Amino acid sequence: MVTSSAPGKVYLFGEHAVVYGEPAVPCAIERRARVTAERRGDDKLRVNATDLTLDGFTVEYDGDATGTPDVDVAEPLLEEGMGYVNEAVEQARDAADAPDAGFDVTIESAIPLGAGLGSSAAVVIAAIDAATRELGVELDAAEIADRAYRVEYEVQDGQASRADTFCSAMGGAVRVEGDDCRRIEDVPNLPFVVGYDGGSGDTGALVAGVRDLREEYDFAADTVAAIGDVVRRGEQALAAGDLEELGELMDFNHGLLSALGVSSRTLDAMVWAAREGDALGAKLTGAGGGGCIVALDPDDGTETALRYTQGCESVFRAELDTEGVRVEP
Ligand SMILES: Nc1ncnc2c1ncn2[C@@H]1O[C@H](COP(=O)(O)OP(=O)(O)O)[C@@H](O)[C@H]1O
Ligand SMILES: C[C@@](O)(CCOP(=O)(O)O)CC(=O)O
Ligand SMILES: [Mg+2]
Repeated sequence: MVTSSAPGKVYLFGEHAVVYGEPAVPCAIERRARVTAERRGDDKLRVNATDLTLDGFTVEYDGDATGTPDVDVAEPLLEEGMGYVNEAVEQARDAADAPDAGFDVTIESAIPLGAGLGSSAAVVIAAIDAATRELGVELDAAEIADRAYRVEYEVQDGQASRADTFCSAMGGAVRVEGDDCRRIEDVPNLPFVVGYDGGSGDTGALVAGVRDLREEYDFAADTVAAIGDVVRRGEQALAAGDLEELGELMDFNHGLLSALGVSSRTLDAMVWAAREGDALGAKLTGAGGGGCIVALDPDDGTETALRYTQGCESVFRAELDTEGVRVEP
């Protein structure tokens, strides 16, 4: 039996535009998904997720056929949840050259689902690591990231960048531009505050919306390119440790994402509350539509402002997690 964990992330800059080859800078945060894989005597896959919803679910997979879930979870959510885990296990079988390996898989995650904090990537990364180790194979983090990207690409119908999966596998702040993925060293202390509206966005649909706008309007394509410019400028500010400028650029990045139609009333309300609470800057993180915003604030003004904001369900500080995927004792 092996348990591995991998962190979620916030986007300092660049979500959505990264899908079209612009650079992005996601940062791993100290909120993890833990996945335990235990080899079975047969070729079945049994998945036990304690917090896919508040109830969780258990599903037994018999080859390709889904078994009957023993709790009441919406079908699409279940299918999607199983899709990520099933594909992750397939990757582990492939890596270990053990096509018939069966597993009992248990998922415990502290990353809210579909909220822009990369829960899908963290679950897939931890699952690939745990299942391959259980089969006696140790992959390096870069290979786990690559295999996890293929899972996200598959499950999200060909709409995924390498950003989330690479960041979760490596930890720390990373830079992703197309297939070029690297860690950013010597990052200054980044005082992240996350506001969560309790909701979620449909990553696939939001990415498709941006794609349509980009095809329809040149200025939407220009907006995506402008996000790339913000990111390149942001990288300089990051290297210089200039938090004031980072904040200003986060604000700009949010405006551009908003123009692309991926913000929402509560995300905007939280962004504005953070700014009024003296955040250095604030933006939505991830696909948008609902879920989380990330603000930069070394003091407690943003946290206080968000606590009094209608629509904001929880607020927490998120420390940069310099560690990526790891085995748990
Ligand atoms: N704890 C979990 N157990 C099982 N599946 C999970 C869990 N957390 C996330 N997932 C899968 O990841 C999906 C959410 O991924 P996504 O829409 O990309 O949002 P995000 O990555 O921003 O959280 C869920 O619908 C589910 O399929
Ligand atoms: C919108 C996008 O750039 C990020 C999605 O992040 P999340 O799954 O919402 O955490 C899509 C991608 O990069 O695959
Ligand atoms: Mg995701």
